[in-house]
Amino acid sequence: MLHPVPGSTGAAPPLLSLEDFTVAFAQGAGRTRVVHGIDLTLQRGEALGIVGESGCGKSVTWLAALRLLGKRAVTTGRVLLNGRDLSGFSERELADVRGGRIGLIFQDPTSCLNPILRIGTQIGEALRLHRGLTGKAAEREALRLLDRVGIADAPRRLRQHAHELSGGMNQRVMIAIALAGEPDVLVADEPTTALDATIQAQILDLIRDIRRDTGMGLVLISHDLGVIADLCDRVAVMYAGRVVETAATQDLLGSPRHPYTRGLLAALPSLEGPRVRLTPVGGTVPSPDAMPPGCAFAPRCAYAEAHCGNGIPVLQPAGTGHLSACRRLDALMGEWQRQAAREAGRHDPVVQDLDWPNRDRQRELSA
Ligand SMILES: Nc1ncnc2c1ncn2[C@@H]1O[C@H](COP(=O)(O)OP(=O)(O)OP(=O)(O)O)[C@@H](O)[C@H]1O
Repeated sequence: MLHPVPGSTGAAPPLLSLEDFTVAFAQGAGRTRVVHGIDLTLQRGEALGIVGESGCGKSVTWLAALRLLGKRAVTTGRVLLNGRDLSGFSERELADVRGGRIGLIFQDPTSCLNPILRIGTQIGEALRLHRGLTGKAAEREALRLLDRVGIADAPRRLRQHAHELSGGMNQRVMIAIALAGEPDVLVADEPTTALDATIQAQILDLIRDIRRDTGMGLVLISHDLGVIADLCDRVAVMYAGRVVETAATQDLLGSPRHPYTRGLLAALPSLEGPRVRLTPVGGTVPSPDAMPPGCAFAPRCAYAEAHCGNGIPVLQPAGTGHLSACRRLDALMGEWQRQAAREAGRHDPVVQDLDWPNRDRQRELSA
């Protein structure tokens, strides 16, 4: 089922969209479905965050959409690039999409780079494939790209191999390779998870700067809502192979409408925004071959009721451009609004207008 896309103008087709997209893996004589009919849209220049715990299907969705998982992964539904269905693309056209129109970076840059080829050769190969550059022109562009991603002493680095560079530098090289094709969108799958905290921040800043300079779109896959909050315009929360909530980032952070999202938020101690009382999520994501009936999150959900086990909840409107797949959405929205109002009551405007000593006294009295 398709839903209105927040922010869509309805004019040009979205840059990238997945429609009723499913992924299953061959297992013995049968198949196990791990992604269940999701709809996602990326507008040109937009940054979309995909968040969820490990095993929710974030990576498989995008790898399968770009046909990078081989024949074991069986997909249904449609993947559209600028309105064109990728299923009609030849292998050659697909190779141009991957690394050309769509740049890709992954969690572990060192294992993504070829250990026996020099960095320069690998960037050069991307420049040749996607922009037809060779010789001196390719070398000049490779130097420019290394400089753009913040690698000093670029001429020396071009001659080195991945094992001679740090993890952070290798991720910068991966970004340079991804940029070599001048992509319309960068798909970044946990790009900072394998890096230590300072380097993580530098890589995220780099991605932000490049987007600002190029207008490139971004699909950022992460289990860390903090990382997503920092970089993305819109967020899709995935749980057990489904999108369970999607909204503009500020809206999602300020008014999460799905218990799972509220649990993810509760794991973020330092997020600024309206204070909502949140319950962190205990337990783990169910295995795709042992899904509970009904809402897959119900066994972990503090708000679940018996009827949550009947039928899979579908995404439904939960505010402007905001969708949530929770069977108790209406009741919980009411409950959370009352809770927010109680919280806000502690900041009653009348009380706020009083001078400080009196305001504190008022709070004591109303507590
Ligand atoms: N090659 C494969 N064969 C069979 N099942 C797979 C394969 N790759 C992934 N899966 C299963 O698909 C589900 C979704 O995995 P996926 O890697 O997309 O999760 P994720 O949300 O990206 O988590 P992570 O961040 O840990 O990668 C998981 O249950 C996983 O075990």
